[in-house]
Amino acid sequence: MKITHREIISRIKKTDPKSHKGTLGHALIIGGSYGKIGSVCLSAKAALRTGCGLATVFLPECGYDIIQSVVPEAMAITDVQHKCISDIQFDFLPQAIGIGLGMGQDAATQQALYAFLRQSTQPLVIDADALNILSGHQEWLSLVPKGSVLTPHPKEFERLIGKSDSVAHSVAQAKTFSARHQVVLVLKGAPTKIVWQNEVFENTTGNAALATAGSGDVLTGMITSLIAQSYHPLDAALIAVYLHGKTADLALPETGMQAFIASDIINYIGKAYLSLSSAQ
Ligand SMILES: NC(=O)C1=CN([C@@H]2O[C@H](COP(=O)(O)OP(=O)(O)OC[C@H]3O[C@@H](n4cnc5c(N)ncnc54)[C@H](OP(=O)(O)O)[C@@H]3O)[C@@H](O)[C@H]2O)[C@@H](O)CC1
Ligand SMILES: Nc1ncnc2c1ncn2[C@@H]1O[C@H](COP(=O)(O)OP(=O)(O)O)[C@@H](O)[C@H]1O
Ligand SMILES: [Mg+2]
Repeated sequence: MKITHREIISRIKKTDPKSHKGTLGHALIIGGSYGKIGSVCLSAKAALRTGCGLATVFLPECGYDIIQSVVPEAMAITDVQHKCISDIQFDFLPQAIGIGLGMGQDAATQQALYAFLRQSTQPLVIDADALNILSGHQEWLSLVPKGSVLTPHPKEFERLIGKSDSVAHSVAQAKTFSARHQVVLVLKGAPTKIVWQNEVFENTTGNAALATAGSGDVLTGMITSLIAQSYHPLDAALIAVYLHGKTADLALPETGMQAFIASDIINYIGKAYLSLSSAQ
């Protein structure tokens, strides 16, 4: 099924005029490592622009000043380690958690992910290095909470599932994986496909302007934000992928293809939302 304007309109919820930041969901983004703090900055900002009430980032200590100055709207909790995540601890209950971006694969980070998964019960959004670590420890996949959203790009998908001979083969592999682990797979690409058990959804927005560093980190923040706002993980994935692509379609005549960067996706999320209420 195609992910169309009409399909997204039917899944989107109106914001209650009486809502406040405490009722719109608290998103937690876990990731970052020395030299890759930008990933979580982009993701947290994207989460807030997608509408959750609160966002917190858990990151290594070296990222504290950076996130506080780049995204002052987000709160920050730091790991005991300076350069990488080694022990994931927080003392509040987020409505959604995105994990893995810019996180690296240090041995301590791998153990921290294992300990985190062992005590996780709510659906997660799992991206980048969290996917890469799971690829190397397939036995940990049973710890991934049901209903989680996994967002591999083609290389991450290959690491997780193995090589496929064709697009049809990789979709078949994704269906089997989704059914076995009860997870939503967002197969990022051009176009992005979303697989939930036996269903396959194909996005209709986006263009090559999205082929830029941090584009996926932004998407992870958007999906996490929508789950925090009580969307079903499948709906969160469909809406986020559609809006993410729409930002690039709307921006193209204004920014041009080459100059478009991941921060522009964030800057156009508002216009992408507004385009949902205009007739198309
Ligand atoms: N500012 C920051 O802090 C940023 C931090 N980031 C963080 O960096 C970490 C590493 O993430 P990463 O994705 O760059 O590395 P990696 O998993 O080795 O994949 C690269 C290889 O995959 C392939 N490939 C990718 N897309 C493809 C496609 N559409 N279609 C086909 N192939 C595709 C392609 O392989 P090739 O074709 O070259 O064989 C490419 O060389 C991670 O933690 C991430 O969150 C980044 O988000 C950037 C901004
Ligand atoms: N040519 C393209 N057309 C449409 N979307 C694209 C294209 N290239 C990349 N994208 C999108 O950009 C994002 C890239 O994600 P990812 O590779 O994880 O980036 P990063 O890790 O740098 O944040 C995905 O959502 C993907 O679908
Ligand atoms: Mg990525």
